Amino acid sequence: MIKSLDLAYLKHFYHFASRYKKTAVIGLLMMPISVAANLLFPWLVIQVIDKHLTPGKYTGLMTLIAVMLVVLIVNYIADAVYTYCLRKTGQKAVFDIRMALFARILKLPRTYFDKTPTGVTLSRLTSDLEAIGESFVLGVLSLLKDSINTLAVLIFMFFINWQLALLVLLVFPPVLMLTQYVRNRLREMFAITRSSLAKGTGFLQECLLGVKTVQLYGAEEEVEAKYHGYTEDFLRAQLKTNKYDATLFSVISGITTITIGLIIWYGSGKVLAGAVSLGVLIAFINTLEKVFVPLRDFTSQIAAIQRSFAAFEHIEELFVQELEEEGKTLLPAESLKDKLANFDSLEFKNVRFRYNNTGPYILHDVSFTLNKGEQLALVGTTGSGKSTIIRIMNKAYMDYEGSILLNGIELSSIPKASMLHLFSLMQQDVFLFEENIHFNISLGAAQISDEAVVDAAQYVYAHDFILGLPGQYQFELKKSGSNMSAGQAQLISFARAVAQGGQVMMLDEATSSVDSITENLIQKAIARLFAEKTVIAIAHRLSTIRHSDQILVLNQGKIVEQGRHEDLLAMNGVYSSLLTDDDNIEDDEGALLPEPA
Ligand SMILES: Nc1ncnc2c1ncn2[C@@H]1O[C@H](COP(=O)(O)OP(=O)(O)OP(=O)(O)O)[C@@H](O)[C@H]1O
Repeated sequence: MIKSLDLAYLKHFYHFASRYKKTAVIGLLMMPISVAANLLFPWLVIQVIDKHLTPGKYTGLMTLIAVMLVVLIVNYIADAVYTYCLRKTGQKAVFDIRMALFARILKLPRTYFDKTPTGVTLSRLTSDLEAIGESFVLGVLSLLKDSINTLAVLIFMFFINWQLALLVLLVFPPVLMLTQYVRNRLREMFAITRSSLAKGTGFLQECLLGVKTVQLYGAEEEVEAKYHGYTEDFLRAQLKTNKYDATLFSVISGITTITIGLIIWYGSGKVLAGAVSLGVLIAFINTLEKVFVPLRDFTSQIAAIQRSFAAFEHIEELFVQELEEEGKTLLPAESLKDKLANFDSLEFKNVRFRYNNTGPYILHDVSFTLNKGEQLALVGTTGSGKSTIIRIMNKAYMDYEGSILLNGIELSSIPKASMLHLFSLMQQDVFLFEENIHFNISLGAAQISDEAVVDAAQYVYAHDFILGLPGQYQFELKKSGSNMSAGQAQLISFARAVAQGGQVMMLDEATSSVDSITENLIQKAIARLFAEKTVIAIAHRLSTIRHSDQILVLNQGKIVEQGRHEDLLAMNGVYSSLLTDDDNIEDDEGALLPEPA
């Protein structure tokens, strides 16, 4: 039986396929033509054998044979149009599902990506959708056509000889019971194969991304053993699937052959007794193929459909994932347009935050204010919550406690799209796309002109090194920017943040060390930003933060000290201990803040 969940999947698929109703209807209209041709042919066989294959009765034989030829051709054409139109509908529907799914994935909250391995999401868009395209669309098409044809042929059989038709029907119950049993087993196996495949793909993706680390630490064998585990689960489930499939196939083939034997034995007796004409018996044997071949194929069609239901289940899981801003009470964007046209202030009031409902609090009662034109620096040991503050400000995570006011409006009630223009973020982890430098700075945004791209690069002192590259701004980056040095990558990421044109620059300074020339450029660019813009910066270098209007010192998610560089030094507390750990801080403007473990 089809489960109610399966029906829900079918409904969802229908929702996408119904956009191509016209093509589907043309395909479906071919069905009665194909069925009629399928029945007409054996009837013509009877006419030829019983009425024209007797010496002296040749008149009309050639006409009949010509009609048979036409019927055959019509049958093939109808079948071809049916398959083409319905496949096209299916393929277009799968294309739309793929796009809808991708658009949805792009809007999923960070928490989804935190807990879901990339490979799992990837396999939803690839192998699961492929299973729907291949198994479901083709499986359903064949099943639909074969069922209707089988039914029509059975009726036809009853019409020409009900005793022989009854004999054929005897075979149906055991075949159906067997099919039902195997169908359930197959479904379990397909669920296992799909989930082990997704896990394996997830692991594989991670390994390939981290292959350099694996090689560097000689961890190949451990990684291989782990992958072996995932692949073995997949293989085991596949082998079981094969076993059920093959058994079913051969049992049904056996039953079919026996039935054909029975029909020949019983039917020929009837022919000899004159109760059945020879034409009817030959047509019957000829038509039996049309019942038993689909009956045998039902099982593999059902197996294909089962496979696709396991894939539907996975895809449905993605469709029901809550989107980033779903279920949140947001103010209408129109009402915020004027209030958020320019940045005035950002105020944190006793903000508490944790990444998930059961995890520990990462921020505790964090309070501070950033006004237009000010520079705020966040310092603290690694893991103290600095990046978390920036992520919350960007609405990458939304469920904070306490209050965050942007221009006096509660951040949680502001739609993300209404505030994105105010902030530009330079991320700690530089991500470069496999595109040219121009794209990597503008990210393809239409409102960022070519001049703006060059201006941004000049602003962060990246222009000169870009001019030195072959093709300059058209220079193509390799995967993850592997043909850029760490410093160049940072400069591009910096230019990207400036090009976005936000009024508040958020700077999550990278800790990776770069050559001293690039380092100087980065520092000069940061100093320029500090002098000219509203900035909130996580900085690891003394020179970057010493002129900030306000420095927040974080320790385990709490602000333990707050003030200007000189005031904090005078306190002789955590801030100065962070600094005094580093030699010559007073003399060395570029000294690194220590990063205690
Ligand atoms: N997505 C996440 N899910 C759960 N915990 C997280 C997540 N991201 C960060 N954390 C935890 O939150 C804490 C603060 O992390 P955060 O990245 O804000 O630190 P940080 O001060 O910016 O550190 P660093 O200077 O090393 O970048 C850490 O204990 C970290 O393990």
